[in-house]
Amino acid sequence: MAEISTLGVIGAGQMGNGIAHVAALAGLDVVLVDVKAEAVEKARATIARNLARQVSKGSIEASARDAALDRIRGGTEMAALSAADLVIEAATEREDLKVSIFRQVVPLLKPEAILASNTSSISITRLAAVTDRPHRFIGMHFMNPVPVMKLVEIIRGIATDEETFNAVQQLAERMGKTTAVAQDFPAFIVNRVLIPMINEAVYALQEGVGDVRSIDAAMKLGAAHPMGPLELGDFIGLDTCLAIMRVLHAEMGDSKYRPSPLLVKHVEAGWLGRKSGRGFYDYSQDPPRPTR
Ligand SMILES: NC(=O)c1ccc[n+]([C@@H]2O[C@H](COP(=O)([O-])OP(=O)(O)OC[C@H]3O[C@@H](n4cnc5c(N)ncnc54)[C@H](O)[C@@H]3O)[C@@H](O)[C@H]2O)c1
Repeated sequence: MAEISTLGVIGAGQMGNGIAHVAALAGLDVVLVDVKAEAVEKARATIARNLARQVSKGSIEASARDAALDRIRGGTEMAALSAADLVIEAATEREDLKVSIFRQVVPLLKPEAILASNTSSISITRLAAVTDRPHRFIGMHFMNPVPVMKLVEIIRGIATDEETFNAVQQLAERMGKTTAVAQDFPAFIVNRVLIPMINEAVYALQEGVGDVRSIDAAMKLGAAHPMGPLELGDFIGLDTCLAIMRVLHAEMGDSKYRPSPLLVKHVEAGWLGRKSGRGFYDYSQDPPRPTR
C-alpha cells in the first residue's frame, strides 16, 4: 500500500482539531471538514494557539509550527476529501449521523482510500457495513487532548484486512503515538472502563455521597487520578459520556450501565462541560467553580 500522505478529517471539534494538529506536525497534508464553517475557523485558531504553546515550551521549532499550519486546509466541502489516502471521521458521537456521513463521503473517495472512525463506542463492524469498503475500514480512537495523550486504540472490524491494520498502526506511530489493539466490543477498552466510572461518580453526586469538590478530590488524592471523574467528564464532554453509556447499556443489555439521570439532565440542559462553558463546573469563573 502506498504511504499515507494526505489525511482527511471529518469534524473539526475537540478531537478533529487535535488529530489535524498532530498529523500536520508529522508531515501529512490535512483536509479538515465540518458542517459548520465556524467550527473550522475555531479549530484553526485552536491549532495555532496550541502549536504556539509548543514553540514557547521549546518542544517544537517555530519553522515546524509554520509548516504544520501551512499543511492544513479546512472547509465545509466534503468533496475536498477526494485527495485523501485516509479519512478519519471525528464527528459527533451519534450513529445515525456517522452513517449518513459515511454514505455521503464514500462516492467522493479514491477507491483505495482507507476509512477510519474515531468513535468512542460505536461498532466498527456496523459502521463499516454501510460503506463500499468494509475491509478498508477501521477504528482509530485517539485520546483527548490529542497533542498530549500518547495512546491510539486501534479497533478491527470483523472485515478489516491486515494491510489496513498495518497502514493505520504505522501511521499512528508516525504521529508519535503508542497503539493498543482492541476487539470490536461496545466502547472498546478505554471507555468500557473509564466512562462507567465517570457515570458512577455522577450517581454519587446525585445521591449526595459527596459534592463535586469532594468527589474529585477523593479520586485525585485517594486513587492517584490526575483529574477527578467529574472534571474529566466535563473535559470529555457530557454529551459524549452520555452517548457512550447509552451504547454500553443498549448493547451489553446490563442495567449496571444505565446512565445517571443527573448526567441525562445536564445534557438536556446543554450543560455539556468545558466546551459549552458549564458542566459540573462553571467555566466562566477562574478557577472553575463547582456547581453542586
Ligand atoms: N471528547 C473526547 O474526549 C473524545 C475522545 C476520543 C474520541 N472521541 C470521539 O470523537 C468524536 C468527536 O468528539 P468531539 O469531542 O471532538 O466532539 P465535538 O462536539 O467537539 O465536535 C464534533 C464536531 O462534529 C461536527 N459535525 C457534526 N455533524 C457533522 C457532519 N455531518 N459532518 C461534519 N462534521 C459534523 C460538529 O460541527 C462538531 O464540530 C466522537 O465520536 C467522540 O465520541 C471523543
